[in-house]
Amino acid sequence: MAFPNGVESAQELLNAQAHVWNQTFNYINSMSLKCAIQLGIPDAIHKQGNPMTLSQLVDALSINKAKSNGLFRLIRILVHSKIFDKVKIWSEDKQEEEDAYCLTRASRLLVRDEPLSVAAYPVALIDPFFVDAFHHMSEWFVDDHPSPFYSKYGKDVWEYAEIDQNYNQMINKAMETDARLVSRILVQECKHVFEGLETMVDVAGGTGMVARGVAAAFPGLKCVVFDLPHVVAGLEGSEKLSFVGGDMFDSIPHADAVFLKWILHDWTDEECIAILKKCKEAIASSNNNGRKVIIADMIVGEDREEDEATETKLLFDVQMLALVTGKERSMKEWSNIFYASGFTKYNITPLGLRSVIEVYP
Ligand SMILES: C[S@@+](CC[C@H](N)C(=O)[O-])C[C@H]1O[C@@H](n2cnc3c(N)ncnc32)[C@H](O)[C@@H]1O
Ligand SMILES: O=c1cc(-c2ccc(O)cc2)oc2c(O)c(O)ccc12
Repeated sequence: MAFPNGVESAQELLNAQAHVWNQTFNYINSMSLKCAIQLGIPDAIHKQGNPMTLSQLVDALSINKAKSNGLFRLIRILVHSKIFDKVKIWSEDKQEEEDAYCLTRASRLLVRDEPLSVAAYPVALIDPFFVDAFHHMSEWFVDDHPSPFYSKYGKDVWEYAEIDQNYNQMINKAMETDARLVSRILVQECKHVFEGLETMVDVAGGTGMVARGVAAAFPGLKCVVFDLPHVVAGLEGSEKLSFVGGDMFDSIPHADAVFLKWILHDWTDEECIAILKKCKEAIASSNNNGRKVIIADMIVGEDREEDEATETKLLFDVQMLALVTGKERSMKEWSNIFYASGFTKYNITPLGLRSVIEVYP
């Protein structure tokens, strides 16, 4: 039997199969991450305060001792994916060096009582409910539904959140972890974006984690969190923070600035232009010279990016394809929708995988 076209040797054939296997089983990295969080491995290592041996982890996590080797194999793949680190420690009992496991910067963020913990995010996003939409991607390519999520559930993600409180809670809690972390970075690295503003509306601001952090950091700034009524229902504001329910496609509360984090990448170009035109109306009556729209989203296709950053952005883009009607955009794509919405100029501040884009009328 001849080799496939382009495959010249047995080694090339084996390498090609190995790559297919790698891409087939990549999801096990996600499942292993979820399992580690659910077992509380990051929390146990954090509580210990030192690297932990396998037997110490088995005891601390009340793992069935017959499954110790399973825990070893789980942690082995998570060391490979740089979620945990492996070091050597001296064992007084064994009078020899022994492997021990410690946290990395990534797994420090998976400790549940870490103020900036993101543990809820992977657990939610790897929930079967979310993952099931991906099993409908091929079906979606030939049907007329707006997203694979819709092909699976017959509703879009926000309509579903309105009728299923558990789901609404799960996705909002997951989003909050990112909002809290980004808020912490924004007030430190993006002071120039918010200085001089007196009022800002965080459009589709969820439960208000970003607005809370920004309002607290800028004394002269009052924030409104604007989101769908079921999202803001019952949320308590403060003297500098208030919640308003509504539909951003209908109207947006007026302010010096509109903040849009993880919003426009949820929507088509046409929907983005509609949202941005409403944002332009919302800032039109401001007499603040710095009136603008502030977007926090990804810019794909950036040069000189680390491979993992590029892969993560492209994975995020396919997540948008699976869940909503949006996409991650290149700078050209962003500028096209800015100008089509009547904005004339923009300024970019990189923020890790995302960027803060200030767009001016
Ligand atoms: C991905 S979340 C982003 C939340 C928040 N900006 C953040 O970054 O954490 C998208 C948000 O858009 C809100 N949303 C969806 N459709 C909306 C609409 N028509 N008007 C206002 N908010 C909407 C959802 O309720 C959800 O809170
Ligand atoms: O990370 C997410 C996840 C979602 C999401 C996943 C599953 C659902 O049923 C609803 C929403 O949505 C996101 C999103 O809209 C966004 O702008 C950024 C991130 C995510």
